[in-house]
Amino acid sequence: MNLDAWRGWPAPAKLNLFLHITGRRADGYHELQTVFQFLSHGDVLDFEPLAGDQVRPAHVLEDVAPEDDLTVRAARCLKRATGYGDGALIRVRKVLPMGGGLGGGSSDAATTLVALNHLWGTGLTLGELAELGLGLGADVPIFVHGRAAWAEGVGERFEPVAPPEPWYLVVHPGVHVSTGAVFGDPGLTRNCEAIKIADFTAGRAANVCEPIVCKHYPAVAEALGWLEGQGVQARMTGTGSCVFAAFEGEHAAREAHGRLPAHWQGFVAQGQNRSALQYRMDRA
Ligand SMILES: C[C@](O)(CO)[C@H](O)COP(=O)(O)OP(=O)(O)OC[C@H]1O[C@@H](n2ccc(N)nc2=O)[C@H](O)[C@@H]1O
Ligand SMILES: Nc1ncnc2c1ncn2[C@@H]1O[C@H](COP(=O)(O)OP(=O)(O)OP(=O)(O)O)[C@@H](O)[C@H]1O
Repeated sequence: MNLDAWRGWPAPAKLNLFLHITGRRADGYHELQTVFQFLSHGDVLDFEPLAGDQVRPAHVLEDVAPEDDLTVRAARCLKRATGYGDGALIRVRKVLPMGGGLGGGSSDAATTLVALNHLWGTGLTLGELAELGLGLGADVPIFVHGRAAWAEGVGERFEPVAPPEPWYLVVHPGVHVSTGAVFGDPGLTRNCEAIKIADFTAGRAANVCEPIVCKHYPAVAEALGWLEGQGVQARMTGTGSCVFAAFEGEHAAREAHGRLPAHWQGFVAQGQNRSALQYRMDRA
């Protein structure tokens, strides 16, 4: 067996280029409008075949029990759906901050579904994998499809879009934001009027979670202010805590990164309308 084929599966980060809330479903989940774009930066996953029914992580993630690990849950889900009899050892080389709004956990789950479906030869379509993924997290289907997307509902209705692919500086202000707490905040704007893709393209869109998160986490407001001070428009991704801004080019983004205050982490990455997972599948 060629084990090289089992190694080096990318699980890229995403940005929400804007985030509006248009309503609330009966089950309490919020109806969103957003644009997802991938980044040329993310986790990397390695797999090894395991005989028998075992699915085990080879990594340790802070505050995540092996049974709750989204990669383990994704692999078990695929086994259940297909009746596949063997197992896998899964190693996440973690790069993305957890709870940073970059979708790392969802991306790890999507990469596990796509990679193991290929490696195990279980033959599900991307649509079927996306449906399985929705049970693990609202953003998983977008990562499975790997195309920049205009998304609605809780993220399960989406269509491809092709925004510009600039170089971004992404800043992690050192705090973890609970997605549930942001969605539960009484001050959150939940009645945005539905907009069209053209409104987003014309700049008539924002992230409505930003004021709530900035109120509770001053570090997020400071990071947004610092980025704006570099002469660019800054925004938060998802429910935070990471903030980002597009620069003229890679060089300008790296220069700004060089000026980043030492108490914050940051990285430079390019926006991608096709994800690194898609490119990896081209070579598979
Ligand atoms: C806001 C986004 O970051 C946009 O990309 C994602 O939709 C969030 O997805 P996620 O991190 O997978 O969020 P989950 O772990 O599913 O949700 C955490 C909690 O946030 C609330 N939640 C989440 C998504 C949503 N559309 N409405 C909600 O009200 C729910 O109380 C939920 O229990
Ligand atoms: N493999 C995994 N990687 C990261 N988080 C995981 C994983 N498995 C389970 N989790 C849990 O999922 C939570 C959310 O992690 P994630 O990195 O996706 O947050 P996020 O970037 O804020 O996502 P989003 O933008 O979707 O809100 C973590 O705090 C952790 O408890």
